[in-house]
Amino acid sequence: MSDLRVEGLRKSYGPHAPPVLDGLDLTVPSGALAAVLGPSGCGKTTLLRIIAGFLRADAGGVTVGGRVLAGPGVHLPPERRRIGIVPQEGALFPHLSVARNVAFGLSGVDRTARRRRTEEMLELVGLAGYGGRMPHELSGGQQQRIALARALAPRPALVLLDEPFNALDSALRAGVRADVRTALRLSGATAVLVTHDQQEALSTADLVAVVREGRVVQCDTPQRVYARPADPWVAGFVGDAVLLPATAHSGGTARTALGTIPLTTDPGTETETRATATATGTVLLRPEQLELTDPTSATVGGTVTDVRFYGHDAMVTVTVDGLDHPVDIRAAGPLAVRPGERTGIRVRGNGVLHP
Ligand SMILES: Nc1ncnc2c1ncn2[C@@H]1O[C@H](COP(=O)(O)OP(=O)(O)OP(=O)(O)O)[C@@H](O)[C@H]1O
Repeated sequence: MSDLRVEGLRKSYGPHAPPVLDGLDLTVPSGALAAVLGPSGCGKTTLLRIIAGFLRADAGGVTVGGRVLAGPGVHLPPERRRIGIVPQEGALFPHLSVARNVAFGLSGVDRTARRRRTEEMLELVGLAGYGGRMPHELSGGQQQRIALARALAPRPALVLLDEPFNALDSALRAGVRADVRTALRLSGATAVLVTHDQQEALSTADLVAVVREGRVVQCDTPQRVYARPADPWVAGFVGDAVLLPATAHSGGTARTALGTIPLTTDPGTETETRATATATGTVLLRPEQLELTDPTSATVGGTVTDVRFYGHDAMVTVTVDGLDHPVDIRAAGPLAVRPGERTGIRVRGNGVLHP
């Protein structure tokens, strides 16, 4: 077992500086890949550096598999933490072959075992047979996979990935992400991926921890973070959001400018209580829940102000009658609307009510 527990981390860079980490808690179960997602400057790198042992926290603790790495009176040096790191741009040793890069952390292991482990790791990242190459003979994506193989070779208790796909162009990124995720799964390692890219976090991780101003504001599966964001800020940060002023009714519906919308509730949770008791609030929908309809027969209508075509779908911005801000509608398939035209709008599925 090598679950990660981060509790109450606090860090300021200087006695009069504001806190960068402000009581941050994070739990990652053994073998899971968690993405730490947050805007620039929210403290992601600071968190990673404290977990790795490059930086001391002012307060709080870090344990992996029950072993205290940092806490009151404890600060294990980085080399004793059993943590593998995949930095932003691979940072392979340029003068060492791929095999020697991968074997770098395997000191104290005999030659045969070292060779076997290196080959195992190259196979794990899908680069068996590349051991004799030099780093400059690899593509950017291959370099990142070798950096992962190097991090995993000594069987670390935890792997930290610091925005590892940033330097890759977008066409390559999705493939390398998938390869890295597969290799991490097969290795069984617990891992933390730091990113400011929402799509990367949602598509790659088992858990997404959204960080704002030095705290985790929500930590949940990608599906729940997207469908049940903790607040309107998280909703807008992890995806496109349609936020509507609403009046909630006791029957689990809310009246909005887009009509009466059924609300999602978790039985027995605080949310249900809120959904039934709150008089006013904000209802969240996603643009794919809105549908363009024939304006002549629609009960809710608006005027198209913009259309952005993305190939697989399009985003249509509509000024809705009775609403003071426009909404975005994700439309799949061939588009029949243009800016200036009238459209009807229909809502599919449930909304989430925030007080
Ligand atoms: N060594 C330092 N000395 C002083 N301030 C620092 C130092 N390192 C980081 N900071 C400040 O701490 C805050 C958080 O920085 P951090 O690098 O942890 O954020 P981040 O979420 O990783 O941002 P990014 O996504 O831009 O890398 C920022 O305001 C930054 O300016």
